[in-house]
Amino acid sequence: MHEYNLTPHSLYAAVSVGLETTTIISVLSKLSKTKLPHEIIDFIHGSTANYGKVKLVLKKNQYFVESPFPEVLKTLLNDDVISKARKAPEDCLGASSFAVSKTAGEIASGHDLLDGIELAAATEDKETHSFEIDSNQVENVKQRCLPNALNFPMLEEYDFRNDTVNPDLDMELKPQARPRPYQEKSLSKMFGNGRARSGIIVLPCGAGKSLVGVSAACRIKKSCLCLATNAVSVDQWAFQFKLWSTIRDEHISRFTSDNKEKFRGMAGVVVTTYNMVAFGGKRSEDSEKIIEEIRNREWGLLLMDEVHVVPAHMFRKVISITKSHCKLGLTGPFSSYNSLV
Ligand SMILES: Nc1ncnc2c1ncn2[C@@H]1O[C@H](COP(=O)(O)OP(=O)(O)OP(=O)(O)O)[C@@H](O)[C@H]1O
Repeated sequence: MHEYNLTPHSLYAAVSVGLETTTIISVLSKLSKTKLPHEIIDFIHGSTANYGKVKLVLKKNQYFVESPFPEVLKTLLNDDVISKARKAPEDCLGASSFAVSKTAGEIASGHDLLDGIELAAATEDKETHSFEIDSNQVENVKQRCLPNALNFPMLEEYDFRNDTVNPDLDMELKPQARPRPYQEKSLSKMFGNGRARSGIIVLPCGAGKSLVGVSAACRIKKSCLCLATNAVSVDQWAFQFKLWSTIRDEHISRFTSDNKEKFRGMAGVVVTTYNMVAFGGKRSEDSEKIIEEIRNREWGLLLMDEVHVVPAHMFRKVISITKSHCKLGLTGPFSSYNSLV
C-alpha cells in the first residue's frame, strides 16, 4: 500500500512543472473512490493560487522581484528578511514605491492559476512592479517566499528566445546525440512552456546526466557556466560538451588550477569547479581575470553537477557570485540526504 501526503510543497512542486490546478483536481477526482471532499479542493486551490504572482528576474546583472500586483510586493516587504534584502530605490519616492515597467503583463500567460479578474487586470495593464534585491540575498528571499513561509513561491523562468541582450551561442546537439525517452522527459519538464525553468533533475547513476545537461545548454544557446565537484569532472564535462554538441573549441574553456583557458567570442561555455568559484583567498593574476569575467557575465544557464554533495554555504556563495537566468541542478537519487544542502 502506498501513502501519499498532499502538502503545500508537493502541490507547489506539481504546479512548478506545469500541472494546473484544474488538472490536479480532476485527476484526483477521477482516481478517488469517493467524492473529493470540499476541504481538499479548497486546500489545492489555496496552495496553488499564489504561484506565478511573483517572479525573480535578472536584468543587467541585477536581481528584481517582479509582480503585476503591487499589493503582493508590499506583503513581501512586510517580511524582515525581504525588506532587508531590498536595495534602496534610486528615486526619491521612498521605500513604498516600486519601479513600474510596461512590458511584462505576460507573467500570467500559460497559467490558469490566477483567477479571471486578476488575470485580466494583469494582462490588460501590462504593468509590472518591481524592486531590486541584493544578489547575496537571492536564496534567502526565495526561501521566504516558499509555501511554508509567505507562500508566494517565486517563478524563475527564462524566456531565452526573446533575450536580445545576451549574445547567442552557436551550439547544436549533434545528430548522433539522441536523448533517451527518460532524458527527453526530464528536458520536457524543464522546457515545458517554451521557457527554461530552473530546477533539479534527478536521474540514477550512469543514466546520462551529462547528455541532459548538454541538451539543455544547446536549447538555451546562451553562455553556460558548468560547475563540477573536481578537476577530473571538469575534464569529463568539457569532453561531453564536445562529444554531444557542435560547440567550437574556442567557445569552450576549462577553469581549474591547472587549466586556465579563456574562451574567445561573445558567448561560450566555461567548465569549472564549485571551489574555484567560491574560493575566497588570494588568486593569481590569471585566475583573477577569469573570475572577474565569470562574475560580470550574465549566464543563460548555470549547470550544477552533483548538487546533492555541495554544502549549503558553498551553494549560496556560487549562486550569489554568478548571475544566471536559469539554474539547472543535476543529481543522483538522494539515497543519503546531505543535511547541509
Ligand atoms: N542517449 C544516449 N545515447 C547514447 N549513450 C548515452 C546516452 N545517454 C548517456 N549515454 C552514455 O552513458 C554513459 C553514462 O553517461 P553519464 O556519464 O552522463 O552518466 P551520469 O548520469 O552522469 O553518471 P554518474 O552518475 O556516474 O556521473 C556515458 O558513456 C554516455 O555517453
